[in-house]
Amino acid sequence: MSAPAIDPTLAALRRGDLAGARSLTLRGGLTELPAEVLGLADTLEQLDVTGNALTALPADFSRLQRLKVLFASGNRFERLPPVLGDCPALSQIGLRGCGLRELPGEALPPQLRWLTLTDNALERLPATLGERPALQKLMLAGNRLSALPASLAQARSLELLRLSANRLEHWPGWLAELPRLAWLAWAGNPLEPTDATPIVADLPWAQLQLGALLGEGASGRIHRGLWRGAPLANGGVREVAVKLFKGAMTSDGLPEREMAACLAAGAHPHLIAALGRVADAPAGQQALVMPLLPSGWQTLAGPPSLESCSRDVYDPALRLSGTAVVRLLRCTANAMAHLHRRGWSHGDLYAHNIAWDGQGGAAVLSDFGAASRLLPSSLGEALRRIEVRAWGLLAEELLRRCMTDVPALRDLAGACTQPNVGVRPTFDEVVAQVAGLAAGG
Ligand SMILES: Nc1ncnc2c1ncn2[C@@H]1O[C@H](COP(=O)(O)OP(=O)(O)OP(=O)(O)O)[C@@H](O)[C@H]1O
Repeated sequence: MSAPAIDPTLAALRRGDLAGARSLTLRGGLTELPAEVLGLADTLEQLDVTGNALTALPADFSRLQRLKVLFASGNRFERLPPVLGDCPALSQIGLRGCGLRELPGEALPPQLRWLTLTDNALERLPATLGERPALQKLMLAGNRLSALPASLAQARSLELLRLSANRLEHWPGWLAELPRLAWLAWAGNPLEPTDATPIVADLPWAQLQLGALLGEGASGRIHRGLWRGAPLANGGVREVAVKLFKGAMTSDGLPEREMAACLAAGAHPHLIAALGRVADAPAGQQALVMPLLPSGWQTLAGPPSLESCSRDVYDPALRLSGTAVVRLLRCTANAMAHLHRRGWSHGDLYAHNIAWDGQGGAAVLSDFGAASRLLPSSLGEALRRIEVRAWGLLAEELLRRCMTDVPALRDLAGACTQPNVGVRPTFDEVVAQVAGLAAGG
């Protein structure tokens, strides 16, 4: 029997070859963090120990004074190691799927900006979470939370919050007062209304001919396909995209909630929602048939990076005409107004979820992974306006890349992003204003 292979990075670390390293990735089923990691204290900024078998971190871990980013998903921590709170530069922590049951208040570092604790077993959060002024992105889907600490009302920098698949029964009123919140997901909690009815039909797998893989995201694989039996198509045959769901929880929430939103969204020229659900896909997979994007279309931007945190990353060379910017924003505002009218939030209105023609500004919005059912109450109105801020931020981003100034659009973006949630316009009002702009050229 051969001895288990030693991770070559670990071997190099032990030999002292990695002195001066700013970034370190260790794999290989580690049950303890090797002491040599702390020997990199003068330089180490990013540590990735994802997929090991760690249960704790050394008591002197905070010697890593320069550490900014810790990725430790897929380990076996039952509690977030308190020593993390003593790391002065640590701003990003990712511990998905670790079986975490406890989040001690002192474990949260002072510079905390991005915290991912998706798919753990947390029942409560500490009050200190609201005492981290830089907190911008908080991913808590797939835990057992039945309440949020009131101190989160102080999270003035918080822009993105994922709460899907928890046990929340009541909305904290302050959520509607967070001045910067723009991306919120809450599907799969008892507080979410569940009266959504699918408005598209089931179709048999036999009507589909699966083609090449078009792409893959966290929640599924997308194939090109031919749908024989499609209504209103030439001879009943239509080129489509077929999404085969993986079935696992994503950082946005549960795949069944994504499917429910896709099925209930309804047809709209600027949305990639479901045309039908496949009732009998092989191996019990869940599958949806969606409109196929025209060839040559591309996403408007890439997803956020470690540095940009909650903001998309654009191609630095991107330049847009005023007409294209107005059209892009008109398409997305129309798609959002439609979704809100149907009682859904999107939760992830980002340029990286918008596909466009690359020139004229024709665009469609996709990805229902963070969609949630809206409430028919005054809080529901506030939830709608939270999402209006995401559109306002998108407008600002596009205007920064626009070759001409569009002052009316700049004013509208300002109204959509103002800190007072209650006085932001609704999407119906945004649509009316952007329609006027388009008409005026
Ligand atoms: N309707 C479609 N028509 C053509 N290609 C598509 C379609 N939908 C998705 N794709 C392709 O598949 C890729 C993955 O799509 P998907 O929406 O699952 O992923 P994502 O948005 O990258 O991921 P995530 O689900 O992690 O947010 C896209 O980048 C695109 O290339």
